[in-house]
Amino acid sequence: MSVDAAPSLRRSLGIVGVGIRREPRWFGLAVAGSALYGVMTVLTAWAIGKVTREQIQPAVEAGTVTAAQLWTIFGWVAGVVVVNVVGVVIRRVAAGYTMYNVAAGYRREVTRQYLRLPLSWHHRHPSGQLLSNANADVEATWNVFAPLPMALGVIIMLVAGIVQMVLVDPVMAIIGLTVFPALFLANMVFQRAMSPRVSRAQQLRAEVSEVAHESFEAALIVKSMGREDQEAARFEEVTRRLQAANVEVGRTRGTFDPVIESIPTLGTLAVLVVGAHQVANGALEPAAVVQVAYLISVLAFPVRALGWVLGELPRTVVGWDRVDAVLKARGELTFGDQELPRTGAARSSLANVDYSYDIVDEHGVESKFQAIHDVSIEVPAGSTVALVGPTGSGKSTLTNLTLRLVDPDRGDVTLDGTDLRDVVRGGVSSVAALVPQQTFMFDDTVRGNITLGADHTDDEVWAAIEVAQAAGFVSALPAGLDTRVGERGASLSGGQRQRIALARAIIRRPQLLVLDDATSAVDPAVEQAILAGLRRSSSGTTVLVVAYRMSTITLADEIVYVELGRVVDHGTHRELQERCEGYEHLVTAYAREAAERAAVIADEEAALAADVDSAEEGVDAR
Ligand SMILES: Nc1ncnc2c1ncn2[C@@H]1O[C@H](COP(=O)(O)OP(=O)(O)OP(=O)(O)O)[C@@H](O)[C@H]1O
Repeated sequence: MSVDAAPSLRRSLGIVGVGIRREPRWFGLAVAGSALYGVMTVLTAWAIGKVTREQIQPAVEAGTVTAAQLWTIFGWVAGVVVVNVVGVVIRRVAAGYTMYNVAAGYRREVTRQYLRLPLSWHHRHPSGQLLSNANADVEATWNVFAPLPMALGVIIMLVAGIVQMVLVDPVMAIIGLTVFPALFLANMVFQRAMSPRVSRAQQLRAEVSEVAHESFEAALIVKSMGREDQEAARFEEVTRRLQAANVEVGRTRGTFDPVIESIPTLGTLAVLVVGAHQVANGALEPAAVVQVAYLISVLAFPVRALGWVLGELPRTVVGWDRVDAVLKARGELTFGDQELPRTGAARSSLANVDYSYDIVDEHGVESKFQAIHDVSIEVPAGSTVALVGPTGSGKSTLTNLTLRLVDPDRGDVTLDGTDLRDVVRGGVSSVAALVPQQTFMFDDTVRGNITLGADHTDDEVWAAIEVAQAAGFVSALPAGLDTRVGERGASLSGGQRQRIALARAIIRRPQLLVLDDATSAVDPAVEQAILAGLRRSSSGTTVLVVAYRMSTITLADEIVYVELGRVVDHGTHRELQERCEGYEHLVTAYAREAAERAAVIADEEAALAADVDSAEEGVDAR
């Protein structure tokens, strides 16, 4: 939707109708409370007229007032005010329930939808936008429920008020009948003027939250690259646009407010002028003038609730469009009804698979980038297969396809012969586990991060930790398994996080374990121990590992070498070394890098030993 287009009233009311259908009872109660308030407000004017006529006027004429008269006045006024207050309380509480219940429901739906949508959808949507959808946009959509019940009550109040004015004095009623439509008209013009401005501000508010989120996420890069000023300037630019949009909203409101507020005051003045004239002529009693003047002044404020609703509607539409785009997002994975066998290592296979990413350029033009071309890979049950290839060759994409995090455009991906598209929801993740390149830690204990809330004994947790070569550092943590790891595992090193992530996968006893560069931050000796431990402990597991190190590669039964999204060759390390030039180049580079790293470590150890020797000599000399 264009930010400047004023959404139609009918469309906005349609969205409000969706919300009402979600919480009809609370909404009905809120409107009932509001109607009670409306009727009682009108009755307050009637009571004031009655009291003026029957108590105040006689008292003024007699020049004295009795206690009984005072109590009568108090009784009438207090009675209607108390009922009025009850109406206000009912309306406010029920409107709150309506608004928050509907918003909470949509928040849950949006986040559930995020989890349902495939990785391919998430690739195209920045997390700042997702945060804004689940939070600010949902709120913007349903904020209209705060003034809406009052606005509906106002309509009842207006009808009752005008009837009462006609009954009191038709001439006075004409003034009332001029004031309220004038107020309504002014509000309509106000809403027209506000609509595009409020829409724009809401759109920009979401943009600010997206930019802010991205800046905070990239804090480390921004600081380490000295880009604080540029990042601050980017944020300033979008906040300035929001500021300008908000000022524009304020300016419009500032222009209309005095006009709108002056209408009932002018109406009251007109009633007093005409009324005083009528009273002087003996055509009307003072009580009638008081009653109508009071009615106009007391009704003028609630009538503005209609304006608030009209003012909220543009935000409702903008918020709804953004939320609805998530809820209607296509690409949701469909599931079949096949169960996967739960015994022993799984056989994984990709047959003639193509996969393309959707790309959106800076002008919003969409295109496809084919990352995988006609790939077939067999991973026999119980084997360890290494995926090797230069950076960007499609290894991670292949692991995503193997676990059905995305579906292929063409070809089949199977586990134990079952096409993954035919497997029940949750079926693949119950037999297969992925340890991705970037490990994610929840702000929870070590135990919580490994079990992810599943029922596992401490012995099982420790067994998984042992295989992941994490027992040493976990037992050294202050509270062992109960140590909290901080947001995103901030209190752990990269290698420690990777080992916890490995233990998280191992404890599930997966029949297929996919490691996507999952040991890059642990040193090669530990990595070797982890992989050897996996092989020892898990004869029931097939391992597909994206490998960047000689130590990992040589542990594999078979190696699949990929380049530019195509399988170039597969076989044992020795076979590929002999016949595949690209593979030979790559592993030579890996081996050289490993040798250089080993030389650096040896140098450091030698320097350390020399330091220790000279320190000892120094001690001996003394
Ligand atoms: N979300 C995405 N949107 C568009 N293109 C993508 C996306 N993710 C990956 N690609 C592209 O697909 C190709 C394969 O990427 P992939 O991450 O699978 O490679 P990789 O071999 O795992 O790389 P690396 O070794 O660097 O992790 C690359 O050219 C990459 O630019």
